[in-house]
Amino acid sequence: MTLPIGLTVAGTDPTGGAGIFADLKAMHSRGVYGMAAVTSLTAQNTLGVQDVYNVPADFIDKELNSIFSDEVPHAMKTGMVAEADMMTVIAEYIRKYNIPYVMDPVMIATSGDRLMTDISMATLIDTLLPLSHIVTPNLHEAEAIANMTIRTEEDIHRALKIFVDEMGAASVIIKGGHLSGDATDYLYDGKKISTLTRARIDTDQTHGTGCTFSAVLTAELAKGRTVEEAFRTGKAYITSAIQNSPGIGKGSGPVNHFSYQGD
Ligand SMILES: Nc1ncnc2c1ncn2[C@@H]1O[C@H](COP(=O)(O)OP(=O)(O)O)[C@@H](O)[C@H]1O
Ligand SMILES: Cc1ncc(COP(=O)(O)OP(=O)(O)O)c(N)n1
Repeated sequence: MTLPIGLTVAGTDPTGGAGIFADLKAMHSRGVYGMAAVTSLTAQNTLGVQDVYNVPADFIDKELNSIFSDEVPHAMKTGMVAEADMMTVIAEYIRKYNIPYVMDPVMIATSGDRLMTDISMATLIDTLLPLSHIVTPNLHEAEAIANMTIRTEEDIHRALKIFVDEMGAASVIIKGGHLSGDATDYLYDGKKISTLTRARIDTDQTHGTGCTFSAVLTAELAKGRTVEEAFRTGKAYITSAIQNSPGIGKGSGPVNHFSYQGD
């Protein structure tokens, strides 16, 4: 039996709500075999990030070499990549193996804690972003990367075009979790803008939503689905996952990675 394989290159969250453990659960529940290379160990929980220990870039190189020299995954994603030299290493593998790549430009956790240094953002824009099949910024990340304030729908459209037409991503999804009103996500693939809207769920149980969403996109690309198909599945999955959050921890708890039952 052949299983599609998805790889996540990201940080850990020991409570399992965000980062690679969330990614692996999401891939597993979409019927995809998950592999993981760790970029950073964090000490965090639903209340915040208590500490971070970055894996040296040359060790990340060894992790990726172990994976790719043995079995090439069908798609991959990156999450927390805190330092510029890590990005340079990861970019080499994406270029060499040319598999579909989803970049979740993780900068700040919901708790407000920084997960990337300021200096790394320029490298992210120069190295990883132009290689991405889909880049998935939330509103704050879109503002930081596109270097603009986003207040209106017109601003969102302008930011979408900066990501693809100016920075070179193949497509971008600006996530609307931090918008006011409905949770609308915007996809631009260089040709057209399409949106998916769900009513906002009134909850603080949204820890790891971005990680989980981008892991589902990666899983769908690993199966050979199109970007539009992956977007539809990702949106349906994350909406169900938030709606059915298990209420774990004392703070912003994780979503339910096993509630979505769609195809
Ligand atoms: N309260 C909510 N109700 C419905 N959907 C939400 C809610 N919060 C986030 N989402 C959805 O979850 C996904 C992740 O978005 P977002 O929270 O913006 O990302 P991040 O976790 O990176 O900040 C998006 O599809 C977004 O629309
Ligand atoms: C190790 C690690 N990676 C990423 C995040 C941020 O998670 P994300 O899904 O972007 O969203 P929130 O947790 O901010 O909703 C993290 N906390 N830890």
